Parts: sequence; C-alpha cells; structure tokens
Amino acid sequence: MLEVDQIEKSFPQPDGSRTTVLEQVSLTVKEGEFFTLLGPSGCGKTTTLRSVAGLETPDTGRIGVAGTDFFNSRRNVFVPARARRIGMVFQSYAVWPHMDVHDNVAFPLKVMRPKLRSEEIRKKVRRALETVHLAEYEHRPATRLSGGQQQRLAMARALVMEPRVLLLDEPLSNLDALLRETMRLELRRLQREAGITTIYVTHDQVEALALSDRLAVMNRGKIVQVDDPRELYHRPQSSFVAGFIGVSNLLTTTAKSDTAPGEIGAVEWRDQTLLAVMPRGSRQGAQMVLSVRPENISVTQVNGSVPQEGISGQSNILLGNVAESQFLGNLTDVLVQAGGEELRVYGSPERVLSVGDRVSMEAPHDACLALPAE
Ligand SMILES: Nc1ncnc2c1ncn2[C@@H]1O[C@H](COP(=O)(O)OP(=O)(O)OP(=O)(O)O)[C@@H](O)[C@H]1O
Repeated sequence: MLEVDQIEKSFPQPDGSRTTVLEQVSLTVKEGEFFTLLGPSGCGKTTTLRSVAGLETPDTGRIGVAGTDFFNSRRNVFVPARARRIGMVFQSYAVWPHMDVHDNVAFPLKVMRPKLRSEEIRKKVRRALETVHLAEYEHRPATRLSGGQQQRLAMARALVMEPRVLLLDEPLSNLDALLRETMRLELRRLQREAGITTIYVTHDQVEALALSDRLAVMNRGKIVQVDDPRELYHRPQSSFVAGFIGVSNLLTTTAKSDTAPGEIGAVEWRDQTLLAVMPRGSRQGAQMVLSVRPENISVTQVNGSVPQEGISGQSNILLGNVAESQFLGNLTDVLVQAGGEELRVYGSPERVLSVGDRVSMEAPHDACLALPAE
C-alpha cells in the first residue's frame, strides 16, 4: 500500500559539511496495517515519517501510496503534503485553544477546496468524534479537556479528513504513565475500527511491541530489522536488536566451528564451551555475541553436589554467585556474577535467593542465540 524505496537524506551542518541521517531506507506497509518505526533518539524515525508526509524532501529514492508516486527523485516527482491525504498526529498534539471541540475537528474540512456544505461538515465531525468517543464533548472548549481527551481530539482531527494513511509521531509521550497505557489500548482499538493504514514512531519498545502488526527497528539512519513483534523479540538478527528490544544478556564469544545458519553450534566463552543457535555466515574463530533472555534462564541454589559447567543435555549450565536479588511480586529479578560478568535472571517469586548464594544457571540451547558481533 505504502512504499518507501531506498530513500536517503542528509542535512547541512554549520561547518558546511553534510550528515547523512537516512541511508537506503526501504519499507512496505500493507493496507490496514499498524506499522511502527522503533529506535533510539536521533536514529531517523521522524525524518522518515516527515518524508512520507511531504514535510521533508529526501535526496534520493521513491515514496508511493497505492501505486501513485508522492516522491520520486529519478522522475522528479514531489507531491506537496496537502495533496497526499495523509493524517498526522504529533507528540505536541496542539489542539487549537480558542476553538471548541467541534471547531477543532471541523477546521481541516473548512479549509478544503472545493468547499464542503456545512451539513456535510457537521456529519463528518460527528462521525469522527463518535469514533474517538468524544461526541458528548462537542461544544466544550478544547482547553477544558483532559490530556487523554485532547489526544483523542487530535486523532479525530486527523481522521476527519479520511486519510489514506495515518502518521503518529510519539503521540502518547506527553501523557502520564497510567493514561499512556489506557490510551495505548484505545489507540489500537481506534486504528483497528477505522481500518486505517498507520505508521507509528516511538522509542518505547513496550509501546511498539504492544501496538504493532509489524515493526522496523532503526539504528543510525538504517533499518536493521523488520518483523512482527514476536519474531523480533524471539529472533533478533543482531545484538543491537537483542539489546534494544526487551532485556538480554549479551556475552562476547568465539565460534568454535563453521555452522549452517539456524543450526546449533559451539561457541567459547571464558574457557567454557556453550551451544547456541548460529546465525548466517558463522565461521570458526568469528566473534559472536551470545544473547539469552533473563526469562529463559532458570536459577537454582547449589547445595551439596556442584553441577558441571558447560553443555549438559539440551542446556548450557553456568555457575555464579548472587550479586543482587529483588522480589518484584510476579518474579524475582536476580543479578548473578559469573566469569567476571553479571547475568540477569528472572527467578520464581517463591524462591528466596540472598546476595552471595552460590547458584547454577541453566538455559536451553535453543534459547541461546549467537549473533554477529557489531
Ligand atoms: N532540519 C535538520 N537539520 C539538521 N539536522 C537534522 C534536521 N532534522 C533532523 N536532523 C538530525 O537528523 C537525525 C535524525 O533525526 P530524527 O528527528 O529523524 O530522529 P528520531 O529518531 O526521530 O529521534 P527522536 O526520537 O529523538 O525524535 C538527528 O541527528 C537530528 O539531529
């Protein structure tokens, strides 16, 4: 539906040079899909979104919706923002304070050419306000709405134009934590009901996982992985993604043999041989980062006989000492000192572990991912 094909963008610097902020950014968003751009501050998410909106002109590449080019550097096409029929909601959703709710939503329709009949405007505003559950506030001054309601008003203002694509840039980040969570569910419901193709920008990985059909992780102006939330979480393709999405223990290791991608292979970590799922192009001697999630490690206090470290059956076993242990209600968050590094492990809430306890950690081989070192 929406295609971004190899866009590049650089900005001039005060010293006269240029910095590249987007490098070969390509993505395809399907009809009705909720697609998220996720990445650390400054990685190029907003520049990508603004390029789709027509507020920024890439240096090269192509952007199109449903087969129509909005931007094409080779054919010299640039469709201005107002002609793209794209709805936008930004972090500072800035409702117009001197207008009531109805007029805020009606405004984009009133400036449309050819002019709409006032009856038609009223009908469209009513429908948009019903979609965001604000119909009963139609005549209230916009400034007398709560933060969450103002957010929904901004959504109504974007939806009233019946846009082909909706762009949302950190629309929840001005809300407090509790409201943010409620609005997150609300936003997804709204998007699903309206069936509208959406691109969402955030640096909050929880928000991204919760909302998205698929997401693109960006780093330093490049898209590093595009997948659905489960795949991204369980099968990160780089240590950057493993570290950015959720919590991962990342250990620097060396491949002990050539292994086909997706197969279990051996790596060496501090004199221990461990087994892990290997990535593409893992050659003997290559540096690899072994990534393992805290919830995939089970931790047991060592009493009496000490288990052997290394490979055991279907698991890797390491020994260590508890450096910190915090009871969090549904789990115990444990830091274990092992081989000069600290590993994070989520233990059962019933198991009481104290600082200094000798423990063994066990992780199944298929939950240990070897990733290319960056
Ligand atoms: N008009 C501009 N002139 C110069 N540099 C710019 C301009 N706009 C953005 N940049 C730079 O481009 C890079 C990418 O910015 P962008 O706003 O796209 O990042 P982002 O991922 O959305 O970050 P954030 O989450 O902080 O909003 C940053 O280094 C930023 O400083």
